[in-house]
Amino acid sequence: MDQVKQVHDREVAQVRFQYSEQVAGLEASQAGLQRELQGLQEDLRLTEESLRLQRDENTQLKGTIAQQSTTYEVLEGTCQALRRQLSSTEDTLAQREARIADLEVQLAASHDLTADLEARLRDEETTRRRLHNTIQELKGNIRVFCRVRPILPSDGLATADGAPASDSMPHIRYPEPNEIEIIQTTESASSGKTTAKAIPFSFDRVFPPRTDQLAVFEEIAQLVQSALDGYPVCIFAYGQTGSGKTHTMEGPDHPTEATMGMIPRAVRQIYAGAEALKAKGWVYTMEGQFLEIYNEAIHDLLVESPASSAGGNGTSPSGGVSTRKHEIRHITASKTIVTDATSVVMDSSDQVHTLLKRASKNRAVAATNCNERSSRSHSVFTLRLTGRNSASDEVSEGVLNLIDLAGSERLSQSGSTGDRLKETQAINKSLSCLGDVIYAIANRDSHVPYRNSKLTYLLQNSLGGNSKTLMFVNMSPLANNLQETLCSLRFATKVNSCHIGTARRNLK
Ligand SMILES: Nc1ncnc2c1ncn2[C@@H]1O[C@H](COP(=O)(O)OP(=O)(O)OP(=O)(O)O)[C@@H](O)[C@H]1O
Repeated sequence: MDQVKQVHDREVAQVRFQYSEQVAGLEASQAGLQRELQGLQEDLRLTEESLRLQRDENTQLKGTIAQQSTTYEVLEGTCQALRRQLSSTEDTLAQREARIADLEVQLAASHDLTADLEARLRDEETTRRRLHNTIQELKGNIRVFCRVRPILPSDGLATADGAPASDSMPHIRYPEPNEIEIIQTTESASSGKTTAKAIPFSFDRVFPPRTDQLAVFEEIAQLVQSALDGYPVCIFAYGQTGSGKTHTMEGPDHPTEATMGMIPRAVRQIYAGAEALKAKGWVYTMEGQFLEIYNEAIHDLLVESPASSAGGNGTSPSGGVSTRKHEIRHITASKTIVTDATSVVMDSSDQVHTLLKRASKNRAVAATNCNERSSRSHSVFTLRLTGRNSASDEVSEGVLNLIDLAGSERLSQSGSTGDRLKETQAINKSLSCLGDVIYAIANRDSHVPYRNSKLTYLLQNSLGGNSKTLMFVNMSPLANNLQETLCSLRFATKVNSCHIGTARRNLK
């Protein structure tokens, strides 16, 4: 029995052992399964996370797609509008091309018309120049204008209450715009009675005092035009010291628009004229020169620094004016040069003021060495005008000389001695030479004494058959200048009676 029990115990123990082994196996397998489950759960979580991200991305992509579809629709709309616009632009372009073709035809016709009009304009300019010249010739190639200066405060003729003296002087009358009468009173030695005699003079124009610079210039503007048209022109101012020659030619020291003289006005008109002629194919170059003739020697008034050029063999006590020796050379029948003289190419009309200032500065320096230099020398402002017309191949060479002559006082009246006597003799000689040259030209003498004075020799090509000449006889209104005034008026009358031949235009 015990044996059976032992057998059973052994069997139970064996079953127990087997059972515990099975349990251990099962527990190990359960732990394995547990780990596998955890791994699977982690995979599941990761997969779910990835799925969520994919869903988000999907949602975003759907949004982007929706947005892009909207953009696409907008762009499609724009594109359609642009296509319509393109098509309409193409229509417009086609219309414009047709219009351009039409305009090109019209332009070609206009070119022909313009060329035709330009040719007519050139012909008309030639005709205008010819007619202008005919008018000038009818007026006479030598003209004389008489200008009476107003009474100045410095004349000391103010009335008792201090008011300026009236310009109407009893010994001067102006019966007509071209006449002037000087009333000369003489006292009979026997009876003591005074008799008044009117001495009449007539000129091309008489300008009473207070005639302004513009009114005077208007009378000479046509001659200035002639210089632009290719003629040599000389405008002189003749008269005794203080009669208004420099005022007429240059104007006062500080000129205004109203008071500037003939030189700046002439230059301004020439610039305006040259500008207008551009439309007719003319292109002008202008060169200015300003010389002084003092005691029969030529001085350059435009020299930059007189001191630096004073190396020449000086011929006069010229102070600030260059002492270089200048010679006159006639290169052709229409061209005269003065050796070593400053020539300024003038490219603006304002430049003339600088030139006049430079000249007056040079003269002023000289005047400290030689009293009243400007009264005792001739100044010659020369403007050479060269015009070229490329369309018609014409070249025109005009010269405008504006000459402020030395004071014309007579030797007997001036009471000069020494250097002053020498100056007065030189002035008288050159002024009478000027008269002689004008008479000889008028008389058609075979010999014209140009060489007798530096002034006439310098102006040889600008005086004579080929030229136009105007003389201002400037006079003082004062009674105590009466004798000088009569002399000036008589000289001017002789000049006025001259008829200089037909002007020939310098055209190449
Ligand atoms: N028409 C005028 N209107 C106003 N002032 C004038 C006129 N003419 C001359 N004068 C004045 O008279 C004075 C003398 O004139 P100006 O110097 O021009 O004489 P001039 O004949 O050139 O003398 P000179 O021979 O000494 O050079 C100057 O003060 C000038 O301003």
